[in-house]
Amino acid sequence: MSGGPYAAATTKSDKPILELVNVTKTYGSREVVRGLSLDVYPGEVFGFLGPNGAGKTTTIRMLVGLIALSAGEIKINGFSIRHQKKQALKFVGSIVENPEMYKYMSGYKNLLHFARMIPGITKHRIQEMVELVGLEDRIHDKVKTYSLGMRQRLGVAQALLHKPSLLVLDEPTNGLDPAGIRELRDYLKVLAHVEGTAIIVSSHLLSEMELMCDRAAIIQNGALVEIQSLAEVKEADEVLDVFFEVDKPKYGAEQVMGMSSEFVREVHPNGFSVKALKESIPLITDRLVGTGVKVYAISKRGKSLEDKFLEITRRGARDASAVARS
Ligand SMILES: Nc1ncnc2c1ncn2[C@@H]1O[C@H](COP(=O)(O)OP(=O)(O)OP(=O)(O)O)[C@@H](O)[C@H]1O
Repeated sequence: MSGGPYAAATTKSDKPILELVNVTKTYGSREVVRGLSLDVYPGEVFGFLGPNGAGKTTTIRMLVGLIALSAGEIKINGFSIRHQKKQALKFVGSIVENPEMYKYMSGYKNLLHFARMIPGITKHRIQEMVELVGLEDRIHDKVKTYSLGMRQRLGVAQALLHKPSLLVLDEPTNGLDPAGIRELRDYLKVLAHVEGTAIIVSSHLLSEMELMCDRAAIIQNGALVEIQSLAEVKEADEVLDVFFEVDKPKYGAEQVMGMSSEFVREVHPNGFSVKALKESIPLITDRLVGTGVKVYAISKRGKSLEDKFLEITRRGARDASAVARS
């Protein structure tokens, strides 16, 4: 994984594996997905992030061919889901509804049974997938003895048997414990960043998307609000906006300016604010203490990603209601 975990997503030289152009879904007079356009590239984990009812599942069901589009176009590897559905779906593996598993059969027999329905799947391929999802030790045990996380992993192994270029998972961490979520996250990243598979996951939890995805589309009321590169946000967050509450603000600020004039932003009657890399904060603190400045408090300012998400979705809701009124 040279170039860090986000290298695959930042070098988007390939053509998109998935293209959504103006995708719309209407139920009666109600548009539940409204003109959604976005591209997903090989080797990235892409999130659909939005509150309950935003339209994530509906979008996913359209892109795996379970329901028809009302308008717009979806292309998978260049094939239209409307006009070349069979060819398009050859490139897709998915767990949208709960994967159908025979509980009284072993995980291996389930995979074997499924593989018989797809031409050209070898036992070697089955073994490869079992290893990829880390089920070697338990694959010959009955599925009814598996934890939810293990069933989820077996589902992923099944979805990957035919080597799809695009893996689609609707709310994959639902019902998993923290260890299961972590495992799932780790092997999805390997799958995307090492094997080059494009992966779409949906969730209403930002914290989860932040850890799992390279990019996420924020969806509100069926419409795209923003596509956020989560790698960029994390890097940007490493530069912190910090307020030092001190007894001698002007003197303290001068000491810090001696370290780097770019650090100090504003001086206030009770302290001063700095903008600096996280690693510089202890150095600044040492300097202040070393020059006899009393530090009463150090507080981080600026918005967390959670705040940004809430702000974006609230703004999205306001914009949507403004459109509805006009
Ligand atoms: N078959 C249907 N008929 C009418 N309305 C529907 C139908 N399916 C979904 N909807 C509506 O479309 C909207 C979007 O639903 P969807 O399930 O796609 O949201 P979601 O973002 O996946 O939410 P959640 O996180 O709760 O699963 C909801 O208001 C839902 O009630």
